[in-house]
Amino acid sequence: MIELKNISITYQKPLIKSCDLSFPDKSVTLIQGPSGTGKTSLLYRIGLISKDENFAYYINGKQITTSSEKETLRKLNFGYVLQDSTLFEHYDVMGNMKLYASIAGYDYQEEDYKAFLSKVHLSIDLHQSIQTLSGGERQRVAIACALCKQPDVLILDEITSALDKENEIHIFEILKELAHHEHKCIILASHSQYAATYVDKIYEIKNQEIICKKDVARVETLVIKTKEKKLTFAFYKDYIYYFFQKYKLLNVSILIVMCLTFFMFLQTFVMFNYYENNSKHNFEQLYENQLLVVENRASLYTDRVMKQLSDKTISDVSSLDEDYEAFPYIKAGMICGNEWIDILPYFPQNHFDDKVKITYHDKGVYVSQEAYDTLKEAGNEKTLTGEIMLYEYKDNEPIPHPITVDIPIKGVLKENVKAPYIQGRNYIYMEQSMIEKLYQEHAASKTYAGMTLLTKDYKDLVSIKKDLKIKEVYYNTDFCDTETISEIMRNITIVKLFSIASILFIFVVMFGAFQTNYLYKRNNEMALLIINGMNHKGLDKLLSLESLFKYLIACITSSIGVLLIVCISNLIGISLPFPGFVLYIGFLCITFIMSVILTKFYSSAYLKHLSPESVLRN
Ligand SMILES: Nc1ncnc2c1ncn2[C@@H]1O[C@H](COP(=O)(O)OP(=O)(O)OP(=O)(O)O)[C@@H](O)[C@H]1O
Repeated sequence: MIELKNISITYQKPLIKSCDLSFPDKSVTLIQGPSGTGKTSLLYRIGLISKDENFAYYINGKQITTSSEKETLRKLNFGYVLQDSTLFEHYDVMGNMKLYASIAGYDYQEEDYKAFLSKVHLSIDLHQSIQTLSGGERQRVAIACALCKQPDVLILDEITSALDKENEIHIFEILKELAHHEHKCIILASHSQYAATYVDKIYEIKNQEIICKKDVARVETLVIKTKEKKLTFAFYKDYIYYFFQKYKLLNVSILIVMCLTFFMFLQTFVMFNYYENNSKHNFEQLYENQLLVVENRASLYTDRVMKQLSDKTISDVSSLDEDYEAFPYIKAGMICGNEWIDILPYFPQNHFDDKVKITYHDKGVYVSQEAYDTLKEAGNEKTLTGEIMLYEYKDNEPIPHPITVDIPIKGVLKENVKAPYIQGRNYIYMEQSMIEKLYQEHAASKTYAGMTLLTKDYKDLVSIKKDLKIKEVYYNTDFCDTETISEIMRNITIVKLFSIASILFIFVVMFGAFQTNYLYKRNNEMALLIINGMNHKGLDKLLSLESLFKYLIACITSSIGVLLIVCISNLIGISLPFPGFVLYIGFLCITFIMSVILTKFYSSAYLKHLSPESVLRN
C-alpha cells in the first residue's frame, strides 16, 4: 500500500489542501476532477517524479526519504504512462519496449514483446515506427512499454483520451485484470465517464479538497522489488546508436567540429615542427657549431695581437663535460705586396662548397674576394705561391716561422662570406690538418694562440658557452649567434603554443555550444530516463560513452586526414614530417582528457538543472 500523508500542493496559489491518501495493492484507484484541479500534479507526487518533498511518503508502512530509494522504486517497481510523452520517438515499437525492459533489467524475446502488445489488444508490426502510429495505438504501446518493466505500481495519466468508447472500456478492463490477477497497484487520472465502473477506489478533487468517493479495495501488502540489475553495455550501445540516428545532423556537426579541431591541432604540430626543423637546418647552414677560445679579450679576433694560450685555459677547456673536438689555433698569415693576409683554419663541417663563387681546383685553399684581388695583383691568381708565416711563442712573444709553399687555390668565396676569426676581409682558409702539418714540421716548440672547439650540434655549443663563461674563459662567439637563434626558436615555440591554445579554446567554445544545444534538444528523453529510474551516474556514463564514441571517430578520421596530407605532400616534393609517435600519443591523451572533462562539466551542469516534471509539462 502506498500512503501520502499531509500532502498539499501550492504553486502561485493553493491547488490542493493538506490531506492523507492511500493506494492499496491489487486495486485500481481513480483520481477524478475537472481540468486544472491538480490531478497530474498529484500523480507526479505519487509516482515520485516531482521534486516536491513537502509531505511524507510510505510504502508498506516504511517511509521513503532518500533519492536513491526513490530512484530504485522508479526503476524497478513503478511503470508510467503519462500524457503524450512516454514514448521515445526515434525507436520503433519493439525498440521502445526493449528500452523500458532493459532499464528495469529485463531481456525478452520477440514472442514476449508480442505478448505484451496483445495484453493491450494490439497486433501491430514490432518494427513499426512510433511516428506512424495512431493516437490510440500510441497510448496502448505506452502501456505495453510500462508493462515491460513488470512494475508493481502503474501510474497512468489520461491514457484513454485518444480512444473510442470500445477501446476505452477495453483498456479499463485490462487495467482491472492487471490489478486483480497480476496484483498490481494501479493509479490513474482520467476524465472518462466509464472509468468509475472499473475501479476499486475513487478520489475526487473538488474545491481544493480530495474526497474519497468509492473504496471497495481490500488492504493488501505491496510486493516491492529491491534487487537492482546494473545496466548492461548493450543497453548503452543500443541507446547511443539510436540517438546518433535521431540527431544525425547535430551529431555530424559535432563530429565535423571535433575532426576539424583535431586536424588543425595535428596539422599545427606538423607545420610548426617542419618550420622549426627547417629553421634549424637553415641556421646550421648560416652558422657553425664552432668557437675560438683565446687568452684574453684583446685577442678575440685573430687579426689583432694574440697572446699564447696558458696552461690554465687549456686545462679549463679539457675539463668540459660536453661532446666536442678541440684543435690548436696556430696564428698564420702572409705578406702579399703591401697587404697582410690572414691564414685561417677550415674544417670539413664548414661546408665551403655552398659558399664558393669560382672554383679552380679539387683541393687546396679557399680565398676571400679581397685576398683573391691582392693575390691576383701579385700574379698569384690560381695558386698560393711564396712565403707564409706560422707563429710560435717564446716568452709570450710571437715568433714567425717563414715557410715557402706552392698550394693550389681551390676556390674564391662569395663576397658576403665573412670569416668569424677576424674583423677584416683579407683572408685565406687553409685546411686545419695542413696548417698543423706545416707547423709540426717547422716550429721548434708547440705553442698555440688559441683553440678551436667544434661541437656536433647547436645544443652542445650553447652549453659549452655557458660553462666557459662560468670558468671566465674568453671565446669568440661570431661563428654562431646563439642568442639570436635561441630568441628565434623561443618565438617559434611561443607562436606554436599560442596557436595550439587558440585551437583548444575554439574547440572548448564550439564543443560547448554544440553539446549544450544537443543536451537541450534531448530534454524529453533525459526526463523519461530519470523518471524510469536512471540516476545521474547512469546518465553521466551514457553521455560520456557517447562522447568517447564521437572522440574515437574524430581521432581516427583526423589522423587519417593528416597522414594523407603528409603522404601527398611528400609525393609532390614538400617534405612534411610525420607527427612523432610520442607527440601523437601526447596529443591523443590531452584531447581525450579534455573531451572527458568537458563532457562531464556540461552534462553535470545540465543534469543538475534538469527537472523531469517541468520537462513533461512543456
Ligand atoms: N510547476 C508549476 N508551476 C505553476 N503552476 C503549475 C505548475 N504545474 C502545474 N501548475 C498549475 O496547476 C494547475 C493544475 O495542473 P494539473 O496539470 O495538475 O491539472 P490537471 O487536473 O491534471 O488538469 P488536466 O485535467 O487538464 O490535465 C494548473 O492550473 C497548472 O497550470
